[in-house]
Amino acid sequence: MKILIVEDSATIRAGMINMISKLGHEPIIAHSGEEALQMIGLTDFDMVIMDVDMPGLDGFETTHLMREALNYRWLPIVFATGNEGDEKVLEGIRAGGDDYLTKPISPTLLEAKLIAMQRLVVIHNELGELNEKLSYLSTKDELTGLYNRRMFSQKAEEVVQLSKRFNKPVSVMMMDVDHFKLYNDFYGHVEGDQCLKMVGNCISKIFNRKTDLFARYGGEEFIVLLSDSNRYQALEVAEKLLNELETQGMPHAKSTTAAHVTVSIGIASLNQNEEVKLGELIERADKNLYVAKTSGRNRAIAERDSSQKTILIASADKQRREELTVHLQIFANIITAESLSERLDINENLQPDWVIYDKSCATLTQSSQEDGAGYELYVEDTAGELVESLALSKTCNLVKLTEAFKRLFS
Ligand SMILES: Nc1nc2c(ncn2[C@@H]2O[C@H](COP(=O)(O)OP(=O)(O)OP(=O)(O)O)[C@@H](O)[C@H]2O)c(=O)[nH]1
Repeated sequence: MKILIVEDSATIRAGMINMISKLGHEPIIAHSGEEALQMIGLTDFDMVIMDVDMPGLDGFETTHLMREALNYRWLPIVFATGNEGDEKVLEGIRAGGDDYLTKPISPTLLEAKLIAMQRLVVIHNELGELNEKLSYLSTKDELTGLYNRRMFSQKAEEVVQLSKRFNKPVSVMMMDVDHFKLYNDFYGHVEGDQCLKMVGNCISKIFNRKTDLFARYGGEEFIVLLSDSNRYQALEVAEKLLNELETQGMPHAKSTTAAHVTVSIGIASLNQNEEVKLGELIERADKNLYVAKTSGRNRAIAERDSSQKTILIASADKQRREELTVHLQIFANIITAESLSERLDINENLQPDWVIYDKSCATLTQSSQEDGAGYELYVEDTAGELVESLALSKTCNLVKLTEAFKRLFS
């Protein structure tokens, strides 16, 4: 151990240096309490033997100040006292000392105290390392090495507050691995974990600004907070992540979305001068994640333009959904559903202004027809009232539908 001897008497100092060196330790010298305090942070030592009676700061005052200066770092301080009685010993321990030696110091007793103190130092250091590890583990997700949800929430709250104060935009992204249950079922849980790691790595790679904050939010869900980024900037970087996952090309044989592992992303942005709490922003991002999931997955959806109406297109026919989407997206925000149950689910959660559906997504009470020559489309409003019923030819003459929507929008 490196042992700091704080002692004003040259004779006692010389004796202690001699004894400590013989016991295999390294003595370091301070001639006064003031000098000892100045050495903190500049000179490394593991233990202190402190004289009590010194001119200037005495041993008790020095110990008190030393403990303050060392802050959370603990090291043993042993007083070297004259034979001044038990009261003095108690005063020393109260001042922050751990033990005492009586002058003249016996070499055997000194050796015993050094062994005991060294033992304490070892235990203390081990505890310190364990604490460090624990505090690391309490902030990180073990599997991906990203922050965990708790740490994210703590840090994100600060970022959102700062963004509000400096009137900067900030965006939250919620993302979720597509068809991950199927992935786990097909490849197994261990491979599932590898898949989550890969997604975590892509996130770390793409969101590489110092101010980007990201975490595993739970299960197969990840979250990102982008400082100083509006919905357009967030969408741009989200696209980069989707491309990166495509480049990685981790196979997902059971996905009906793509041949590789994909994610869906929902984005919500705090715009300048907007008074929104982090929790609300996350909720909004989550809603958009739901939209991303229900409108085809492997995509990023930012907050819809609230000045635009929303249309839900429900059909089991992929080509029909796509045709209608292309045709109607100039009028409105588009969401799609592939089945009746999905249609009803979205209806309840997102309440679109209109729902366009065909036979495959009609409720039992509605009669509908579909033959080789064409099909019937129905349009319902938010209240579930049928507002249009259109027979369209199979070759998809959508002019009728466009006209119908022009009427509805006017
Ligand atoms: N391997 C692994 N699987 C996990 C972990 N956490 C959650 N999961 C699994 O992730 C799956 C999530 O499934 P769902 O919520 O049904 O969603 P999904 O299959 O991804 O479907 P969509 O989100 O609709 O595309 C469940 O099967 C969970 O058991 C994990 O740490 N490791």
